[in-house]
Amino acid sequence: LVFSVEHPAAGYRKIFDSVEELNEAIPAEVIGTIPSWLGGSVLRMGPGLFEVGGEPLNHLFDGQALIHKFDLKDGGVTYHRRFLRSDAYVRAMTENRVVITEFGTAAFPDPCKNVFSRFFTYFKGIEVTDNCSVNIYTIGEDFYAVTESNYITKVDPDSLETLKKVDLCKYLSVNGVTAHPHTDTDGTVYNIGNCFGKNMSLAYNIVKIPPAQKDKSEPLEKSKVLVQLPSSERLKPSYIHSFGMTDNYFVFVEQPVKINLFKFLSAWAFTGATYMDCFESNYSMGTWFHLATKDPPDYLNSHRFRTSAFNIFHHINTYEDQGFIVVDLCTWKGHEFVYNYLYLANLRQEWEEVKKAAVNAPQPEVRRYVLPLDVHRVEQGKNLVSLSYTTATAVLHPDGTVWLEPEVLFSGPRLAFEFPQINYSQRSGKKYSFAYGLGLNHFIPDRIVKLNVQSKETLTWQEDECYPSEPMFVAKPGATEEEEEDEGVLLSVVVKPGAQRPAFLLILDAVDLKEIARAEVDAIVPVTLHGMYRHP
Ligand SMILES: CCC[C@@H](CCO)COc1cccc([C@H](O)CCN)c1
Ligand SMILES: [Fe+2]
Repeated sequence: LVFSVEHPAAGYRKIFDSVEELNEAIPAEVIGTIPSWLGGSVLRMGPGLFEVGGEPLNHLFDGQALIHKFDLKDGGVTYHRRFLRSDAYVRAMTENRVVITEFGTAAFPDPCKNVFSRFFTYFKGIEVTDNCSVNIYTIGEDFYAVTESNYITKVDPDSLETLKKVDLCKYLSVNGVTAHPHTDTDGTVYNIGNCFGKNMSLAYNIVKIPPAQKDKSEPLEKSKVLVQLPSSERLKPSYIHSFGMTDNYFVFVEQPVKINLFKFLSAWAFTGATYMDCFESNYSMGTWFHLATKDPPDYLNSHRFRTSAFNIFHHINTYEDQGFIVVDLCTWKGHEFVYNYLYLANLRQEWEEVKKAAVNAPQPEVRRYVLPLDVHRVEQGKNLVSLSYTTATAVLHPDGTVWLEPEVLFSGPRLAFEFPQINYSQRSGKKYSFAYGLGLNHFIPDRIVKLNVQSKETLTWQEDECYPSEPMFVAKPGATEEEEEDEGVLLSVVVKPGAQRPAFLLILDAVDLKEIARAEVDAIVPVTLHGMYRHP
C-alpha cells in the first residue's frame, strides 16, 4: 500500500528559486547528536541561478551550477556554497545575458555583433556547455563537477573554488560521458558516453580512467576507450544517463529516447535550438540490453536482449549470480522523454496543475531484469531464468533475440523511487538487499524511501512541507559483514520553506529511517541533483 501526501501550499516552488552564494561557511544549528564517527563533507551539485539578465532559464538542468558543502566535524556542522565559475556562468555574468546554450535554453547571438557575424555564429556550431551542475566525483585525487558534455570542471573541495575546465575530447573519443561513473575499490573510474564524432563511428564508448598515479601524473592522460558498443540505429544514438557494472561485466540499457544527430551535429542553423530539441522517441525498437565483458573488454554481440519500451536514467545495482546478471533499474514506462516534464515552469505550478501535468507522463516503476549468460544451445520458448528468488523471465525467440520480462520491485501511481543509492563501497556490483531513494510525487521530491530489494518491504521518512534531496548512504566504520549492509546513516538536504531556518541536513539511521539529527541553516538550498560524501 503506497500513499502520497498533498502539497496545496506548493512549498516545493522554493527549491527552484535563485539564491546567492556565500562568502564563507555559515554555522548550522544541530538538533540531536551527530554520530561521533561521522566526520567529513557532503558535497552536492545543483542549479542555483535560474535567470540571467531578466531572461529565464527554462529547464531543470539549465540553472547555473552551484556547489554545496556541509562540513561535519566534532558534532558541529557548517554550510558553504559557491557558484561554479564555468565559462557559461562567467560569460553570463559579464554580458548579463545567457551566452552559452543550456540543455533547454537557447542563447541568442551577441546583440552587439553585426548581422554577418551573427549569421556566421550559427554556422560555427554552438559552444557546448560547461555548466557542470549535475554531480561531483573524484578522478585520482582531484574533484570534478560534471554534467554530461565533454567538459568537466576541476574544483577545490574545501574552498569550492573553480580550478580548471577540462575537455575530455583531449583524452578520449567521446562527445560526452555520463554523470554517473563507476569507481573500483582501487579508484579506477569507468564511464560510458556517446561517440558520434570521428569517422561517424556512431556508438557508445565505455572508457576507463586509471587511479591516482604514484608519479602524481594526470590520470586522464592514461585514460582509454575499453570497448565500443554499437548503436541500434546508426544515426540516432540513445540518450545515456548511467550504466551497470559487475565484477566481470558492463550492462548498457539502450532506451528508445534518441539523439537526432542531424539536428545535434548540424550547425544548429535553426535559431533557438537547444539540446532538448534534438531528442526524439523511437516507437519500434522497445528497449535493448547490451552486455560487454570487463577483462578482456569485449562486446557480446550474440547476447541480444529485448524488452518493452521505457525511459531509464538510474541503474540501482547490477550483480552476477549463478550464471545470470541481475539488473535493478528505476524505469519510466513508455517512449516519451521524461525530461519533457522537467521544465521549471512545470515544476513551479500550483499543486493541482502539477498533478494534472503528470497524469500523461511515463509511469515510474522499479524493476529487476535478469540476463542469462548462456544463450547458446538453449531451448527456444522456455524461461531461461532459474534463480529461485525472482519472477523475472528471459525467453529465447526464433530470431535469436532473448525477450525479457521484469520483476516489479516497487510501483506506485506517479510515485517514483528515484535518485537511487546503495551501500556502494561494499555492495556495488554484488548481491545486495537495500536501496535508498528519493520519493518523487508527481515529480516533486517529498519523501525518502528505503527499499528491501529482496522482500520488497519499504520504509519511508516524510515530514509536512519538507522537500528532501537524493539520500546519500554513509557506512558506519567497521560494519563490513553482509548482514551489516545497512549499518550507517542516510544524509539528505531537506528544504522546509515555512520554517524559521528553511533548510537542514537530515541524518537518518539507515536501518530504520529514524531521525538521528538535523543541522538547520538560515538559508534556502535550491534543488540538488547528485553528490558525494568525502571522508576526512
Ligand atoms: C543532445 C543530448 C546531448 C547529451 C550529451 C551527448 O553525449 C546530453 O547533453 C547535456 C547537455 C547539457 C546538460 C545535460 C544534463 O546533464 C542532463 C541531465 N543530467 C546534458
Ligand atoms: Fe542522474
